[in-house]
Amino acid sequence: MATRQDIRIACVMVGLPARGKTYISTKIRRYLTWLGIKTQVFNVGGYRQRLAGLNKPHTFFDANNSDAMNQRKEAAEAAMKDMIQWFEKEKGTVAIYDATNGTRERRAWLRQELAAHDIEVLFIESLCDDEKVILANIRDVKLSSPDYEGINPDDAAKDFMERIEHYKEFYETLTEDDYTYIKLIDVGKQYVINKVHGYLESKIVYYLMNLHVRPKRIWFSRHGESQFNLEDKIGGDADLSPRGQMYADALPELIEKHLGDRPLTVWTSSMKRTIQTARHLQYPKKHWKALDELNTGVCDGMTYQEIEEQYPEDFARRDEDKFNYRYRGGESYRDLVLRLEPVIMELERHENILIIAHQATIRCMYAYFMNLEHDELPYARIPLHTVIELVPRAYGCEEKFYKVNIEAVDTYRPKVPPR
Ligand SMILES: O=c1[nH]cnc2c1c(-c1ccc(Br)cc1)cn2-c1ccccc1
Ligand SMILES: O=P(O)(O)OC[C@H]1O[C@](O)(CO)[C@@H](O)[C@@H]1O
Repeated sequence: MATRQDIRIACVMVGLPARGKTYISTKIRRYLTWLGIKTQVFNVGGYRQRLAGLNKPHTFFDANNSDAMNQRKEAAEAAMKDMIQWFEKEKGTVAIYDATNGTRERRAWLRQELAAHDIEVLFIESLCDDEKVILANIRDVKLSSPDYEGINPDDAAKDFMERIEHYKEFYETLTEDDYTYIKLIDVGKQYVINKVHGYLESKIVYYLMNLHVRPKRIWFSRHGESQFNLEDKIGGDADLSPRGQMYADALPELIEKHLGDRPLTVWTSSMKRTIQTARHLQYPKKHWKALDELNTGVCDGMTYQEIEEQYPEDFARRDEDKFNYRYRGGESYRDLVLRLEPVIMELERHENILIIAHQATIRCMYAYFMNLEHDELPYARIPLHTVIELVPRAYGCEEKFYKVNIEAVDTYRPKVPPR
């Protein structure tokens, strides 16, 4: 029985062009990587572009074009080879094979090759006939692809629609009921789940069932400056300082200015300083213990200077590997990521939302949306008296920082160079 660390899964995407396969691939990769699961996307389109060149007209995708078909098969084989090498050399856990994979023959070849290397296969098919979503996809991601550089957008969209027609001729939807698969129908209107088993496959399926593409904005703000911030003390459950209360007073106007009268949900931690910061906000509120600040164990209520004096070796070790360092009787940033996973899952389900939390907990959530590496996560700049706005775009997030003109201490500690 393979234990979890030996499990290797290939998520094989299935779907016509412009059905969000790369969107889904990049989201799964970002989510699993954030959780600490080694994940990589293998995009066959990219291999085709490197092998056969860019700006291919739709005739290149005509299945009767035997020369082009050979080049496309060559690209699929090269991507498969790299994927298997990655599992073996990089000790990967989840690979995502991002291509149309629209025929039974292609899927059988993939499944056979992967089974021969003891790699489980989860097919993920996206079925979507909603013209609006498809056109949004083409506009958002296709027209900016290297294939259409310098081409008039209307001609490009028309050419892409003809490319899709060529694929439709030979497309066979997933009906292999002995395969493990999930069908995503019309962006989450319906799911068909077949023979999904195991912890990791179920986690991936559950994540996909929480995604949507409705427009949304996510705001993050730390609590206003607290008494402990003024004394350079960490942890605790202190009240706001006078300047922190002024920030709480100013927050509603800033939010209304950017949100208008659209609905908003406000989440705070269970600590006084975030609840006090949200006091004047007239929106539904939810207090999450999971949003509470990093637990600093025996160092709670101490200043960094006192920690350096009392626990010099811990203090030095923390900066050597800040993501994995766990306070005595407390938490590490890695522990925080796992504690925050249910919050991230709920965030994916929501639309407009304001989260009032803490320096370390916001760093972890910000890193999920902005695809930060684990070693840069604990050094993300999340200043006091600043609202961070994230707008999810096709494959990433647009960010804006709104600084409120009320002074506050700077709690940022840069990485100390190793002595
Ligand atoms: O089903 C689609 N059809 C066309 N497009 C699509 C999708 C999805 C999608 C599909 C399933 C799930 Br669970 C979540 C999103 C995302 N997108 C997308 C739209 C715009 C830009 C980039 C990607
Ligand atoms: O990981 P860092 O940089 O010490 O930041 C986390 C610290 O930030 C604070 O929220 C404010 O200093 C502390 O309560 C917490 O321990």
